Amino acid sequence: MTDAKLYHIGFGKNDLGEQPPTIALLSGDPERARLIAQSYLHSVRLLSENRGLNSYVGILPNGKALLSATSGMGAPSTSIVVNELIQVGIRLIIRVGTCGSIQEHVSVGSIVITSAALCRQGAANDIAPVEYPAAADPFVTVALVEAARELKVKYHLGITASVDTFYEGQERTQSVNRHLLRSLRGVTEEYRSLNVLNYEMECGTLFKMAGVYGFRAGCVCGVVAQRTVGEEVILGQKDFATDNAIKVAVQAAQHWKEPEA
Ligand SMILES: O=P(O)(O)O[C@H]1O[C@H](CO)[C@@H](O)[C@H]1O
Ligand SMILES: O=c1cc[nH]c(=O)[nH]1
Repeated sequence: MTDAKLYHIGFGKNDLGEQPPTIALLSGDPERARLIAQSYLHSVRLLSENRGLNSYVGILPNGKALLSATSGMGAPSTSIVVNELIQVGIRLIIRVGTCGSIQEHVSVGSIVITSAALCRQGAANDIAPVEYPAAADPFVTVALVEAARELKVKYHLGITASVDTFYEGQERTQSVNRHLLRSLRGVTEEYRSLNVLNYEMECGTLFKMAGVYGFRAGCVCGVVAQRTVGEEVILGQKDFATDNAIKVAVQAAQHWKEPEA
């Protein structure tokens, strides 16, 4: 474990203070990382804004330290940030994201708690074989479900497709790319038949890293697009969906107790 500042995240173990956090909430969007720190933590300190990978450390209302960090978008950036977070002593990472639903019953504004990912991500193949399971930690997943129940947030629990691209990989046809690869045409319908709930772009690699490195990981995403209806993000519901995901993740982190061995 290193005391020096890590090259990408821009802080090191020594910067984490007398009560170093072991839990991180990891957002794709640096604004979300800032919002979590400002809305839910006291004694907040900005650790770094290096490359837009904003990180904040602060204290939850029950006295537990928490890191609110940024993964950036996609698996390559996530893999770098996660590797460095583990180097500074983080042992549990909850991804707090946004996603697009591919099931009619998974509505915009609700949240998806991922039990496992269909991982179609190149970065993950540098970490483990393609067949290696991309499974969330079962205890963290239950903690997220309990938090959603307590907070009466509408949630869905199940499989997430974690892919490398927002447009082509999620079968968006209304982008500048007029030639969607044959191999991707119909993929959303196929995933729907396989009971995949949603699309996002980080958790598959996060879960494989957790398995290989030996840390716990979970994922909760607010639903901001409904792919059974259209391709666009529903901006009017984005804050509601994101706030739901954030409050569930914060509550799960706050109540987290390491299971007895
Ligand atoms: O809102 P975040 O956490 O960035 O998550 C989702 O949003 C981005 C795409 O718009 C991807 O990173 C995807 O996984
Ligand atoms: O449709 C969506 C919305 C958010 N994030 C994604 O990856 N896909």
